[in-house]
Amino acid sequence: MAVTQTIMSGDLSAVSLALLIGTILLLIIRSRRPRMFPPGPLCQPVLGNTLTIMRKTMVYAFRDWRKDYGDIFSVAIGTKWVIVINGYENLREAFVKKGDSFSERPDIFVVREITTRHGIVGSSGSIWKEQRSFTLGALRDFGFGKKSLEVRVKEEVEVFLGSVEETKEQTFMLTDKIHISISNIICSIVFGERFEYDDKTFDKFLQLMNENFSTSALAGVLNFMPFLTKIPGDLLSAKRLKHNIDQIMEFVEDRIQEHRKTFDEDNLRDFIDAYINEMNKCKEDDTTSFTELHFVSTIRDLFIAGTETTATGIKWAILYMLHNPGIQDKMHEEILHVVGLGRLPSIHDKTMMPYCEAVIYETLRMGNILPLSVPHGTNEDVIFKGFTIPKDAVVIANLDSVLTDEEIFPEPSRFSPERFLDKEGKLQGFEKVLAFSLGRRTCPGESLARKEMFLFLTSMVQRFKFLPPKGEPAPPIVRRLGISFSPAPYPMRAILRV
Ligand code: HEM
Repeated sequence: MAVTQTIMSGDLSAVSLALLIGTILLLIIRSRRPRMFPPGPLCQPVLGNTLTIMRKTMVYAFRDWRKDYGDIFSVAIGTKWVIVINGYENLREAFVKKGDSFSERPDIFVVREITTRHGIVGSSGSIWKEQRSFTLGALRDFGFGKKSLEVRVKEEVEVFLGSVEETKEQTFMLTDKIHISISNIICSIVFGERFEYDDKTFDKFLQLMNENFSTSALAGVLNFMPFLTKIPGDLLSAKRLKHNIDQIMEFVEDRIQEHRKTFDEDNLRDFIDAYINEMNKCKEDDTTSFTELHFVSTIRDLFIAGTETTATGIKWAILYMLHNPGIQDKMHEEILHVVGLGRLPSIHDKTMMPYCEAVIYETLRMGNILPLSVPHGTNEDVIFKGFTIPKDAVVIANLDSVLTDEEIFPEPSRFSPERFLDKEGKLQGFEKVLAFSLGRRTCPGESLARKEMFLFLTSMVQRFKFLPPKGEPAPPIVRRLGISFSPAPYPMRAILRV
C-alpha cells in the first residue's frame, strides 16, 4: 500500500510538474508576437505590458512606444493583443479608406458587459448601421440643423448665465452648473423636457453618469483582463459601473413608459416619440433591430457620449482663458463687433467670428478630450502597411498622436488660437483637429457639440470676464484621465462686464 502510494504521488507530482511546465511554455509562446504583427515592447506572460500602462497611463505609454516602435505598434494588455495606429495619414488610411474592415467594436469588457452590444456605441455590423442612421435622422428632425435646436440651446444658456450671475462675483466651481445645462439640452431633444437645476431625480441621474466617466479609467484595465471581475469585492469598480448603468437605463425606461401613454403618431414631439413610431412601423418585420433594449441603449448612449464630453470642452476653454486673459479680451472684442450687447450670439454669427471659432478649435485640440477615441475592431484579416492585422483584433485610433503632433501643430503644448488663422484672419488648418475621430464611426454628435460650445462660450464671454479667485494665480492645469481627459475641478470668479 505504502509503495503504491509513493508511486502514485510520484506520478502525480510528475503530472503536475509537466502541466506546470506546459502552462509556462504556453504562456511564454502566447506572449510572443504572431508573425507579420506590428512590433512593440517585450511582453510579460499573462500581464503583457499592463504594468507599464498602469504606471504611466495608457496615453503617455503610447507616446513613448511610438518613439521606439513607429506609427503602427502592438502591445499586450493582459493576454489581449492591441494594435495602436498613430499619425494623421495612417488614421485616414485605416478608418476612412479601409473603414469597411476597421469599424467594428471589439470583444472587450465594456462593450460586452456594459453596452451588451446594444445601442450605437457598442454595436457592430448591420445593427449598428441601422441604429446609427435612424438616430442621425431623428436627431436632425428634433435638433441638429434646425432652428429649434438653437432655441433650445439658447434657453439653456439663459438659465446658465443667470445661475453664474447669482454667484455675485464670488468664487465658484463651473463643473456642476455646466453639466446640468449640457445634459438638459440632450434631455430636451430626447425627452422633450428640461429639468430644473434642483431636481433630485435628475441630479442623481447626472451623478451616476459622472461617476461612470471617472471610474472608467480603472475599467480600462478590466477591458482586457476580465478575470479581474471575479476577485471578491469591487476593486476596479466593475460592479459599480454596471449598477450605475442599470439605474441610468431605469431612468430612461420610466421616461419611455410616460411617453407611451400620450403617444400620438401625428404629433411626434421628440426622439422618444420618433423611436416608438419606428418600432410600430417595424412591428411585423423581425429582421430589424428596433427592439426595446436597443431603444433604451441608444438613449443611454446619447446621454453618456453627449454630456460629459461637451461639458468638458467648455471647462477646458474657460481654464485656458484663465491662463491667457488676452484671449478673452480678443473674443469679447469680436463679439462686440459682430453681435453687440443687445442680444445673445447666434449660430448665423459663427462665420463672422473666426477668432472665437479658432479658440474652440484650439480648445478641442489641447483639451484632447478622448485621446484614444473608443476602441475599434476588425471584421476580417487586413494587410495594413505591410503588417497582418487579424480578424477580431482590438485597434486603437490614437487621436492624441495627431492632436499633439508638432509637425502639424508647432509648439503643441502652447495654447494658440492664432495657429488656426491666416494673415487676413480667416480660419485655416483645422481639418486635422481630429477630436471627434474620423471615418464610419466618427462622432454623430459633432455638429451639436460644436454649436453648444460656440453658443455657450460666446454668450459667457459676452456677459462676464472670468478670473481666478481673488489674489490667486490661475488654477493649475491638472489633467484627469477617466474615459475622457478632463481638467480637475477648479475655482473661478465671473465678473459682470455689462
Ligand atoms: C466635445 C464633445 C464631443 C467629443 C470630443 C466627442 C468625441 C467622440 C469620439 C472621439 C467618438 C469615438 C468615435 C470612434 O469610435 O471612432 C465619439 C463617438 C460617439 N459620440 Fe461623440 N463626442 C462629443 C460629443 C457628442 C455629443 C454631443 C453626442 C450626442 C448627441 C455624441 C454622441 C456620440 C455617439 C453616439 C458616439 C458613438 C458613435 C458610433 O459608435 O458609431 N458625442 N464621440
